[in-house]
Amino acid sequence: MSESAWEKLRGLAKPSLAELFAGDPARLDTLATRFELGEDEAATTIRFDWSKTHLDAGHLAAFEELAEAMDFAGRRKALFGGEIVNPTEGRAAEHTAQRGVGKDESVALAAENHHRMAAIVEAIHRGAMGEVKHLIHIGIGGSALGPALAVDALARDGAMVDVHVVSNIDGCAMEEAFKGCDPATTMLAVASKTFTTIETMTNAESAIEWLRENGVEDPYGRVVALTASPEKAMEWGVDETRILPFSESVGGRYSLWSSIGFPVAMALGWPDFAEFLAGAAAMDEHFRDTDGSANLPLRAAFADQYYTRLRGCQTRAVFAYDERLALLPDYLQQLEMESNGKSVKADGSPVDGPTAPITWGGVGTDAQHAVFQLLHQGTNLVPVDFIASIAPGHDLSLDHHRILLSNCFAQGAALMAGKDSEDPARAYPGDRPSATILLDEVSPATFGALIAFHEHRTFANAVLMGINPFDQFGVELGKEIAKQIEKGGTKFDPSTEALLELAGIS
Ligand SMILES: O=P(O)(O)OC[C@H]1O[C@H](O)[C@H](O)[C@@H](O)[C@@H]1O
Repeated sequence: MSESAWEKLRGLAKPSLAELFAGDPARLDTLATRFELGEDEAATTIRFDWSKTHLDAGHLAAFEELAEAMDFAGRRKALFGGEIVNPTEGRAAEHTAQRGVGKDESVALAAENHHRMAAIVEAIHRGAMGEVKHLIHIGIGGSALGPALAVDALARDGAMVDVHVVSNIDGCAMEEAFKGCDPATTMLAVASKTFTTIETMTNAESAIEWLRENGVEDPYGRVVALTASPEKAMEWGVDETRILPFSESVGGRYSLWSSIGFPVAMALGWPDFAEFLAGAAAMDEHFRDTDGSANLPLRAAFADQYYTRLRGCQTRAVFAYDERLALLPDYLQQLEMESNGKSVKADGSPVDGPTAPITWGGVGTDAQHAVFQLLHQGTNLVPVDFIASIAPGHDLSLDHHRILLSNCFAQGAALMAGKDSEDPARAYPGDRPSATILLDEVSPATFGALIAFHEHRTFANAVLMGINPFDQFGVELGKEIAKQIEKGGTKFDPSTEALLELAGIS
């Protein structure tokens, strides 16, 4: 049945963006939607403008058929119902329950964990662990990218503690954090869902050592553990009272909402963290309750599928025209590529076409002066997302923000319009797609909704392709081989052997 929807999709005409706008005066109304965070007139909004993509009424209808053929409504119900949606690991994926939307028992458990987390955050703010000026958050992958992004996005001004996120096993990363912290007023957050990840545990040991060497008598007493494996954190030496657990059914790259968000709550204070959760919950409800292409994450997934499967695009780019969201492309890389970079469907059979494109991007306007040449004139068609905020994040002259936003909107217009020239080197083909997400402001609530939008977009893409977005076995083999190298005694290929010898490891 999905094959016939794809056949229909492949058979549809592909008008240019200019033709699409000329042929449909209501295009903007259909494809640029105001998402409201709250009920009243003054509610904060996010505009999701997908009008500069090649979606038209025919494609939307055919993609809706595909969604039906792939049982999108059933898969979505299973997600929110806390059913097993990750069959290879036999798990549910209950990140939405962290925001209060999901199966009753899971929502209640998440609320209980949050209650405890809030109490601990507030107690530390009040001095329960002595003076805390610095927080070194140690984690990697899903236990680091979200906290780093959220702290950078929301806590640039007036952070209640100075947060350093350290992920890399390269000691240079940890040393950099030590340089910025006074050991006497530093606490550690060790963040690991499994509490076994080699990078995190090695970094945590080094941080404990650093505290000890610098006169902190009980360094383990300066640690808060954020984990779904509390018994492992206890074995490692963290007192039960300072372990903030979360449920096994929250995936690593979906865990920012759980206790993994501890440094965000420490930097912002609990009320703002609660707003962040509420913003995400508003997007959850929209995603859960809206049918068809009015559903914003689903609509975005339709466009994603259009470009990957019907136009052969191998990458998609995200440019944040906001310095505060500079880490968003890194975060989305894990979310999208670790979730949907698969070659088999949920039932183990081979996929029917390309899966996740490579997500890449950067920050505007910097990227304009570095990589936009390829977007405008290169041979790759790259769908682009622009993300910006109407309110600036600084107190400098408004010229800065006017120029920033003018550039952002100019790039979308230029990609679409193109420009003729007698000189081929100076011609722009145009008809290049982009979507624009325009926030009223970067606030905890809009930021929460923005991240939840991307989580659901990723899920919707997975459903349309029939794959399981919640496992990540592809990261295991390299880890296993690294362990074998550490252990010694295994013979590898000649190239690897030579590298090991040169580095003095074998
Ligand atoms: O939180 P942890 O258990 O330490 O895992 C950290 C990360 O490592 C793994 O390799 C996975 O690929 C990631 O999805 C995960 O977020």
